Amino acid sequence: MAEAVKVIVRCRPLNERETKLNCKVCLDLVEERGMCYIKKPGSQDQAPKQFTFDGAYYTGSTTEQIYNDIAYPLVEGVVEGYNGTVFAYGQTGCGKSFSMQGVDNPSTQRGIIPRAFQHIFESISVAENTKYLVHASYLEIY
Ligand SMILES: Nc1ncnc2c1ncn2[C@@H]1O[C@H](COP(=O)(O)OP(=O)(O)OP(=O)(O)O)[C@@H](O)[C@H]1O
Repeated sequence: MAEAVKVIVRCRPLNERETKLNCKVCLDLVEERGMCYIKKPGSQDQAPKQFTFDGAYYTGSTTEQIYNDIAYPLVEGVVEGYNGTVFAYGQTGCGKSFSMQGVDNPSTQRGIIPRAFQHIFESISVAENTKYLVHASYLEIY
């Protein structure tokens, strides 16, 4: 049986400010194994700290990919009457809004929220003999 809770990590590219400051990426991901390694910049002798997740998405990943892997099966369950939650957690500027609300262009980076809405309403539009009630609320915790 699939796990009830899945935790994935997404790494965003360095932004303009970080690039100008000559910041270095201190993270390595092995996407196919959900592994994440954090290395201390400049330290050769210290082994990187290692973490394992249900999914690991590096800087080139798209929200489309993440939606299909993680959110799609969850929303399918919701349409069948199960509860589901997608929760974005991380420090300021790490990419929560980018993943959840997303951007229209490129369309591969459209967010999880608009994708879920489209998915739900498309499923409802083709469902037969079932009446759905959709209730929406929005909460951002600071
Ligand atoms: N995967 C990504 N690829 C490209 N740009 C990204 C990615 N993730 C985030 N960014 C960019 O990084 C910046 C910060 O991202 P975002 O606003 O989503 O962070 P946040 O976690 O929601 O921050 P806050 O908690 O302060 O609201 C934005 O300019 C966003 O476009």
